[in-house]
Amino acid sequence: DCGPLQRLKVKHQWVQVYSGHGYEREAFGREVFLEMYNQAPKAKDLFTRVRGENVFSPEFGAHMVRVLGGLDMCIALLSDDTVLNAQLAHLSTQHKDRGIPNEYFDVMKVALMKVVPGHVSHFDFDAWSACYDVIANGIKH
Ligand code: HEM
Repeated sequence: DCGPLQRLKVKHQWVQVYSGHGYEREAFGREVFLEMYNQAPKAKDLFTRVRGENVFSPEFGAHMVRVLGGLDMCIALLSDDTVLNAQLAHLSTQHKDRGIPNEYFDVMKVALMKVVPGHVSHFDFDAWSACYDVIANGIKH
């Protein structure tokens, strides 16, 4: 499960993914979104406002920075349940208002579980799987 040790592990590995330069973060984000589009081509339609059809556009770059920043905050808060839950409730409202189907959070999980291992050493699959679920279940509505 996503216990204290798993939470520490995910935080530690996320730092390896996310602590690079801005361009590395965006490259990581593009990999994740392209992997989501691969699995669920219709997901692209949700991102027309931010030009999701072109993952190299500045508009989509800014979107990825917002999403990854949100994910970064959630992972950092894995060791602070009270604040984590407040953040998840906020994200939940934002996604509910935009009509994002819950299934897409499972698509994102598969994408992250495919892409993150290429950016960390000794990817802890079980810890990521369980702790991603804590985050996604808090955002699903
Ligand atoms: C752990 C998973 C996720 C996190 C942390 C997250 C985080 C965020 C954040 C921080 C924003 C920006 C909110 C704002 O400033 O207005 C956002 C917007 C959005 N998210 Fe997510 N998100 C997640 C998963 C998803 C998934 C799975 C989908 C659908 C495939 C999705 C679809 C959207 C859409 C459509 C927007 C609005 C884009 C726009 O500005 O037009 N998100 N998300």
